[in-house]
Amino acid sequence: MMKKIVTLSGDGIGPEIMKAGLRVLTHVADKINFDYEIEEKDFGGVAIDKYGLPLPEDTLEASKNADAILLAAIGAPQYNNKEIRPEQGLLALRKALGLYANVRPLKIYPALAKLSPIRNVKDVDFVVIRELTGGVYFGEHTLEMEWARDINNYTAEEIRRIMRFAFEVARTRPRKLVTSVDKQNVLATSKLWRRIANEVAAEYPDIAFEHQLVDSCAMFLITQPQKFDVIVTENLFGDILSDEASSLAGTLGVMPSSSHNACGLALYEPIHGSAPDIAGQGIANPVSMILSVAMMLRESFGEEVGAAMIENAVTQTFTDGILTNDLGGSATTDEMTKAIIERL
Ligand SMILES: NC(=O)c1ccc[n+]([C@@H]2O[C@H](COP(=O)([O-])OP(=O)(O)OC[C@H]3O[C@@H](n4cnc5c(N)ncnc54)[C@H](O)[C@@H]3O)[C@@H](O)[C@H]2O)c1
Ligand SMILES: CC(C)[C@H](C(=O)O)[C@@H](O)C(=O)O
Ligand SMILES: [Mg+2]
Repeated sequence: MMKKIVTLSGDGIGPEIMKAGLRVLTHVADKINFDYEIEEKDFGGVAIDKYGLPLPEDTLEASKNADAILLAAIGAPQYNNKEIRPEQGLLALRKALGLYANVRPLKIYPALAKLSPIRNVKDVDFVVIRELTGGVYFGEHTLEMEWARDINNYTAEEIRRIMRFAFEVARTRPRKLVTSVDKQNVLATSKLWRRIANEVAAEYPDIAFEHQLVDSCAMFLITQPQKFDVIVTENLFGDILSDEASSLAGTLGVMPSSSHNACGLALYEPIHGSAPDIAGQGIANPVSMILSVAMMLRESFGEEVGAAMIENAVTQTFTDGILTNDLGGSATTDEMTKAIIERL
């Protein structure tokens, strides 16, 4: 049956990498007989310019009715000090669709290992499960001239469902270890987080479980990254730790993600932003978007063969030494995309 995929290209390098992702999807779909239609919608800065708001009603409606959503990136410097910003649209979309579980896998490509600023990346393979619709992102924000306040809220139920999601992911992985990351030595939300984490861990006796404070976790990600299998953490910590983890891979430009709600709808996006510093030059690394397409095929459509085809082609392209600028190479976005398509 025809699947409807809503695409949100957004700002900066967004349209450049979305184009790359969709080119790959066209080729893979042909090979695996995957039938789909694309509906592109305005989102982020481009939507602010057209309609005065980053998440127009029409974009939200189409996203709600989609079988899956592909998002490239939003954000641009001209909105930085404005009351209405592209990022508000991203948070509103995640909240409106209930996309509470954000999956950010880290894979080290052998051909990239020597390019990582971190020396010790052999056998690193973990996934960050980031709670995406709660925490300080969605608490009350108050900004006055001489003081400001951001409220961090978590309910037991919000913690329980992301914990269960993480334990279910751990069950699919060979090492079966969950590391729950918090700041329990200071924050009330983390004290609740830890209590609920312990309760959920008791439901999964087949999964090894440990706690880690977020500050030492940030250190171990660099010094002993092999230690981790499934990291589960709150919204803000997950944002920071997953960007940190990308340094192990060598670049943010290879980091895809999926975000799931409780009803089977998911959104797929790179973890990085709109990269204004390189936008418009045709040199962005498209791999984060292309791997997000692979995650979509697997997680929303059960198309394991198509997903693996893309992942193997990316690995082979790196092995053949074809690299974009962020990895010290000279391939353009188009050249990298073409090279991946040739290896499908
Ligand atoms: N989900 C999203 O859409 C998302 C995520 C993060 C940041 N943002 C927004 O993006 C804007 C820029 O933020 P930032 O500069 O802090 O972070 P960024 O992730 O956009 O860029 C950080 C650095 O990584 C590089 N980079 C990122 N993606 C790359 C790619 N595919 N290929 C090559 N290099 C890449 C950039 O050139 C830059 O040097 C901000 O407005 C921010 O709010 C959006
Ligand atoms: C753009 C920003 C609001 C967003 C976040 O903090 O969630 C981004 O950094 C991400 O990781 O998707
Ligand atoms: Mg981020």
